[in-house]
Amino acid sequence: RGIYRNYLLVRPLGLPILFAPVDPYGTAWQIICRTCPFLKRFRWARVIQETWSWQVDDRDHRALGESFVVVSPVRNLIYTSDKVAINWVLTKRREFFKPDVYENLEFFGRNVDTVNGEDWSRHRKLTAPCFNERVSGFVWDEALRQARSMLSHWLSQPNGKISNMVDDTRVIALHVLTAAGFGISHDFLGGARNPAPGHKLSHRDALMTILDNLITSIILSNTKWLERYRIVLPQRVQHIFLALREFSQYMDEMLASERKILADSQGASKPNLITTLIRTSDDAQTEGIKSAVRLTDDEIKGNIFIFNLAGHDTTANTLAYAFALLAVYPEYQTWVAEEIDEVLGDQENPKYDEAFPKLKRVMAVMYEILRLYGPVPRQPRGAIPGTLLTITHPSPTSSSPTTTLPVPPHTELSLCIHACQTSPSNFPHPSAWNPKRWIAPAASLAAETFLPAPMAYAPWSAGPRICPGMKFAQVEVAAVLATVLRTSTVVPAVKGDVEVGEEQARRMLLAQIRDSSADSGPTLNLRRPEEVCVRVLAR
Ligand code: HEM
Repeated sequence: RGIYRNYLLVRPLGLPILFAPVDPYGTAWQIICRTCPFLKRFRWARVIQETWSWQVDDRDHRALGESFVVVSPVRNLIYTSDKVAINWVLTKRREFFKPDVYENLEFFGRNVDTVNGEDWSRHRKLTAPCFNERVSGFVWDEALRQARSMLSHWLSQPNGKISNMVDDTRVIALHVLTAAGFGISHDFLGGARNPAPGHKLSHRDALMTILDNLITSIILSNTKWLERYRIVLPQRVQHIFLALREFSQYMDEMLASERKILADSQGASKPNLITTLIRTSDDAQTEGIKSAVRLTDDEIKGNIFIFNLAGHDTTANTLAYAFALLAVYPEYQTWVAEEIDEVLGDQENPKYDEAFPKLKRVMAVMYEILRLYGPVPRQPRGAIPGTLLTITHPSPTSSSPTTTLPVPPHTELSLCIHACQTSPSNFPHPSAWNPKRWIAPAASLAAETFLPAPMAYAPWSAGPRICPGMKFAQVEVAAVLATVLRTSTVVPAVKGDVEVGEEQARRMLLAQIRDSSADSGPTLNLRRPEEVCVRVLAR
């Protein structure tokens, strides 16, 4: 369209403007930013690049304003870290919708994360029962079981040194998802790591290959014809094609097996995400309800995949950050262990409804991780041209602290959740990792209260499209942390045979945590997970 014509569209908004010579969502920029790291010095480049903007917290917003516009040759983007604007947008799902870029996640079928309008209402309604309290109970039990096995495996390591901690948290997240979500229970040390009969790859390897190569997987799933020439393709590409095929086959098998169990037990089987999806959809079909209120098999597969995608790395990374950060900050580890001792005592198998609500300090650890290391630092949104957007911006003609602007054509939004969560106007001493900020102290541990999350806190998003897996993830993280910290402590360590002093190990671990990246997939990750090392000691 041209940068000047785009500029004319947003000039009347009166917001600060930055010019970017490239489309922030274009392939060219994705290549340029990876090959030219020096561009980070330029504000326009920092603002449009996910990892660079995460690294500077809200500093560019402090310099330019909470809301500003980036004008590029292809589109305009309003970047906002303003809590009023973010909440305004997230509560209006029809006017501010998920942009086309989400369609890339439809390679196994349309799903609740990617669709808009009436389609979204249908998907959300039919997937909502997958996240009820019964499922939370299964999540808790399975997470305890997995965490106990992981811990005994950790404690059996020479010197308690865990050099594949991130891998292990990914296994836990996958096993909890397959058990509570899909009714398939695995042992921590085997299970989804081994290929099932008739498969070349294990469920875990197929999923990990797709998640670790998400962008290539998206490209390949749009160019399936290429697979016919796989003999001449590079090994890596062949492997990704194999993973896509294998994962699809795993989902077909899960569907077939759940349908059989449902038929044999006449609907009396243990509910899980898949049975719930099948049951609600098949019930609607047998009752002759038109397709508008049920999901097709492709849509069921699309949703199963999105649960894997949205529910796996998010939770696994939160657990990995938790162990690493608690090792770096032993004072908070002692603080949280005090609560675990009081709530769990010597119970190895505490009950979900008795223990989970009392683990307030554990929840504070999780909330504070997601404030600084939330997996989704920014959320993109499209807007119907002319839609009104309310932002905190004093208008020259009124005394109100907010102003309402019509969104111009060819203009999208980027909701800068991380910048909002690291702004000193929303959180005192925002760059300090301090879980205590979430707890109101009291005379006794039991009387402590968890402070309500302020409007500026939205790691699970907000409004009607808030993450449906929020409770699922909270329950899982609480069960795993409580199990490990009840009997053990986690301290910083260095990979291999190298031994360094405690302070140096701590500094190195903190540097690895800070070296996080949002470039390779949809979520913020530790950039070098293989380097992250902790020691687990029985206490
Ligand atoms: C720490 C854990 C998690 C975090 C921080 C998180 C965060 C988020 C965020 C920010 C969104 C909104 C994305 C957007 O609109 O662009 C989202 C959506 C979603 N999440 Fe999560 N998530 C977590 C765990 C889970 C789990 C465990 C599941 C499922 C098992 C899950 C399933 C979903 C789904 C299906 C959506 C799309 C909802 C819709 O658009 O209506 N998430 N999540």
